[in-house]
Amino acid sequence: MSFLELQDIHKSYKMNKTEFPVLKGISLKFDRGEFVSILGESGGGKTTLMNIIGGLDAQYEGDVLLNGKSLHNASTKQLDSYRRQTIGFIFQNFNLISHLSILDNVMVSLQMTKLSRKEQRDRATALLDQVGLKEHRHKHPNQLSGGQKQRVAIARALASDPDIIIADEPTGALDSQNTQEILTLMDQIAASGKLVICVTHSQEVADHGTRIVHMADGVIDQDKHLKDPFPVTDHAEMAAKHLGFGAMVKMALKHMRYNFSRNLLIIFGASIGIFSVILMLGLGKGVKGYINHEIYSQIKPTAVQVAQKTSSEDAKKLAVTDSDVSRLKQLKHVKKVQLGFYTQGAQVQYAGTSSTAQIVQTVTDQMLAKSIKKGHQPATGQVLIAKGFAQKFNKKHPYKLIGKKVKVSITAMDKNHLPVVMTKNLTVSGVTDGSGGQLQPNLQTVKNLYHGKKLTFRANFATVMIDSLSNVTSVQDKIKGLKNAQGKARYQLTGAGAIVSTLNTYIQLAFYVLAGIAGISLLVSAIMIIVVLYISVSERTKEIGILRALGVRKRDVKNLFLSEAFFLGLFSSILALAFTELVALFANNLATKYIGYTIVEVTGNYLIFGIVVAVVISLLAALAPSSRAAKLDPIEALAYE
Ligand SMILES: Nc1ncnc2c1ncn2[C@@H]1O[C@H](COP(=O)(O)OP(=O)(O)OP(=O)(O)O)[C@@H](O)[C@H]1O
Repeated sequence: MSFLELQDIHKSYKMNKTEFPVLKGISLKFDRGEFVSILGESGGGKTTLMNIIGGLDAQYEGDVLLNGKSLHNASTKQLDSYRRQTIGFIFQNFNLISHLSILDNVMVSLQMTKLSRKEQRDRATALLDQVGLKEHRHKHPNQLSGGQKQRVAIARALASDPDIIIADEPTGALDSQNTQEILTLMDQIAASGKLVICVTHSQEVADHGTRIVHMADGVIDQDKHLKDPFPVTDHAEMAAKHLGFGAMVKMALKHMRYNFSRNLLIIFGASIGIFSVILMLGLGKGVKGYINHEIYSQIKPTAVQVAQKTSSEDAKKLAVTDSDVSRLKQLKHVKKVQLGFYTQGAQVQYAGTSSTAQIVQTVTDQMLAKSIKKGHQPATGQVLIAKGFAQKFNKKHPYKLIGKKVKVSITAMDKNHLPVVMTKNLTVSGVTDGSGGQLQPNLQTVKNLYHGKKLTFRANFATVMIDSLSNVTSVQDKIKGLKNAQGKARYQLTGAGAIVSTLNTYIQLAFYVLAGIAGISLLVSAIMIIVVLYISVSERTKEIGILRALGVRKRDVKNLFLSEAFFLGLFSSILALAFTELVALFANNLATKYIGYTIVEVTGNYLIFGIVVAVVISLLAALAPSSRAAKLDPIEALAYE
């Protein structure tokens, strides 16, 4: 049984439904130790035959038997492993991978063997030594002469110790001196017991081998044995595997480094999109925090003011009663409920001056101690007065009003809806910043005013104290959710606290919109990555062909591009994070100086979000180009100019 046997191979190319037969029944037998030259006219089908023998082309009729085993029905995967293990290719135009060093070019084949990393390096170095290029191993292909490049290709073809070396015009691009050197090397390969099949136009090359096969018009018209084949010694096959994940990632990184300046620009461009999104989120959080801080520095954040939900002005309908208090008290996380009274327009007279206080509101626990600028909380018969209002009576020294009696008149309605003016002299107990209204008596003082005129006093709001800040929103929601007998909302939230959540929603919304706009630049980044990867696939079509010829699987080619996209995303996000931190530092320094608050709040979550978004977008962008790369036909890719 021959080592390699071709049985009646037919192959046609279809062009516009017309078939062009190229191989018209080729039957040949080859053995190891042979150095076979295939001669024939140009366009006679030699390369076509080599592609079939090399497992690059599976579209033919007839069969190829390796050690008696048919290749014809082999799957793509089996053909990949056949090329990896059994075939070594040497091409006329060398087909080295330009962004890899000489050593790494040889290593690509070795990375698909089960040798350890050190054994791979040692073998690659030894092979480069064998072809006389050990000293040049760290150079890139474009730093070598043609002859040197072909010697690298020979070292690479030998790397995985394949049994068959297919050389397609290996000396076609070389001068006579280099041709001689390459022929000597190929002689040595055949002498080591391998089968060397060499397509050539040169009689000089053909005469060098052990056998000449001549093709004409798609058939073999001459098969001449010049010498005996070299003796074959059995050797253990080098165990093969597919390209490891680590090796592929390294290859991706090497390519990125080779095109450093271009990749740096892409990374920079993509990082701007990610940076804007993270910054907008951080700014949103910061501004929200700042506004809340400002509001809550005026009022207690855990206190919520509740009033009846009605548009009526009728004191009866507005009344908040003991039953409301007990209803509110029953809610979880409510610590205390305090009744309060609020009215507009009280007349205040002092030392011959009269002025109207717009807002009169009883003091509650919601009031912050710091709101009282001078003086103390009002006891019954006393009142707190806002500084601005106090200035109406004593412009220069508003605090001098403390301890003085002011005449306060509040108008209420009696049973018949007729106005009744209630007047009382109240002692000013202190001066406030005005956050709770112009005039603030305690509840009992107001009750006494009503009782003095035999009117019924009705509280018109309640202050609900909540146990902790984290429960405020849920309690607010529960209060808003309480229904009356008609199934309508019973209460509404009033006071500054009520607008906080609405305000927060608006701020949040505004920054989501801004982050959305920033997202558009992220989209532009993604499109840029898609374009770059498409260009990269086109640029590297030949490299893909080379990798596939070396036995790299489709999946690995796809992963190679995906890895590059992953790194583009990762590096972009890292750069974006650095930008964000820098801008945040700068903005916060300024903000702290002017408003005493850090305005950009970039949390760890936003940073993680930035990285994840960048990587996911890059990977999504890479899906189509990398699939295109994986689907490329290896023969077409190799022929790509
Ligand atoms: N993909 C293809 N589609 C259509 N025709 C093709 C294709 N590849 C090769 N051919 C044709 O098949 C014939 C054989 O081509 P092949 O490259 O095998 O010849 P060759 O003997 O290697 O030629 P040369 O010595 O010039 O390299 C040619 O006529 C070529 O035009």
